[in-house]
Amino acid sequence: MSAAPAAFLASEAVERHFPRASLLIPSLEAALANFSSGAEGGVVQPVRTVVPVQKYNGFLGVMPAYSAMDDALTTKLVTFYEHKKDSSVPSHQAIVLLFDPRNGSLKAIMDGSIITAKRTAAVSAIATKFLMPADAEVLCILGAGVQAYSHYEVFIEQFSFKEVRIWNRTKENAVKFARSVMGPVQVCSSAQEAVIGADVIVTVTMATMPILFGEWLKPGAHINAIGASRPDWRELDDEVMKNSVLYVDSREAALNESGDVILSRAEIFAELGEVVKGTKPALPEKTTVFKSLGMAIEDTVAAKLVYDSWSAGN
Ligand SMILES: NC(=O)C1=CN([C@@H]2O[C@H](COP(=O)(O)OP(=O)(O)OC[C@H]3O[C@@H](n4cnc5c(N)ncnc54)[C@H](OP(=O)(O)O)[C@@H]3O)[C@@H](O)[C@H]2O)C=CC1
Ligand SMILES: O=C([O-])C1=[NH+]CCC1
Repeated sequence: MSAAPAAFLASEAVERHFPRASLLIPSLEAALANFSSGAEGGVVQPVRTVVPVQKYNGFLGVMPAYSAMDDALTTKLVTFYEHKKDSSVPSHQAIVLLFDPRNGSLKAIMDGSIITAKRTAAVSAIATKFLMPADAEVLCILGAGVQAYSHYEVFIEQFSFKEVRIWNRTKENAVKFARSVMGPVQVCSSAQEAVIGADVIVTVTMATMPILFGEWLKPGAHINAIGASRPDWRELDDEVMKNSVLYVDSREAALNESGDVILSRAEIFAELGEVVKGTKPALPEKTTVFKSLGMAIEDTVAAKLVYDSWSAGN
């Protein structure tokens, strides 16, 4: 008997079944802990394959993962290109394939862009919960693209900041951001102006050279470093990396993909999953960096949430 044809869930359907990033936080925390538990965690996730498309300054990422605990098998295909100002095409485009782990049948093909935006921000929120200073009041976002919006949305829901600042390479996009989100956002004319005095900093740019410098940092600040996912790209300077306690999503990925980690030679203190498990401490009183590369297992649990909601007829 042939398997039922795979479902196709476009972005509208994915949004309907995954309306808020915070819905994924419990599953993500379990997935991070399982990933950092080695074989007993039941997560199989090789370092992704990234195919450079040199002629067009683009990349294709192939991100498979299996979770025994979630009984879920997925692969995400994601392309990422430097965004052209007049382009209607987003810099990141993705599709997620969800398979039946029992027999390998394809169960669903779904938009991966919303999944990528929301799961990335949710993981940053998990890191921030553990690592931000106890008296955090000021949130600073460097960048005004897709990840800036998804991070803002979940951070405002999960935390109570007295002030939110944004800086962006193109100021008009920061102004557009401030005008379109709920709540007051101060548009800053330089990254330095946005960073000085900030307690939590989110770097969500496609910069390839540092945009955040250690000399600006308030001691005890927490940085979620989301961009610079190539071994020769930077968002953070050596001073940030050397003067902070460094947490990562995956040691293996960071040492293969993160220019901020590789080129600074900063020592990795822990994976976020180890903090969730309690086998490594959170040190919120220190200046901390969470270097996020993005993990396929995060897409797996997100796709499962969407598929389970869809198949339940919600
Ligand atoms: N860790 C993870 O799990 C994931 C990480 N990412 C990474 O997060 C980053 C942001 O992604 P996303 O929001 O989707 O991308 P977008 O294309 O939507 O936004 C890119 C942002 O980066 C800015 N930017 C581009 N080039 C530079 C530069 N040279 N210097 C400073 N700023 C620059 C853009 O500013 P402007 O308005 O001027 O163009 C814009 O604000 C990327 O590096 C992406 O690869 C993405 C998905 C998952
Ligand atoms: O995890 C992810 O999907 C990505 N990380 C960097 C580019 C896309």
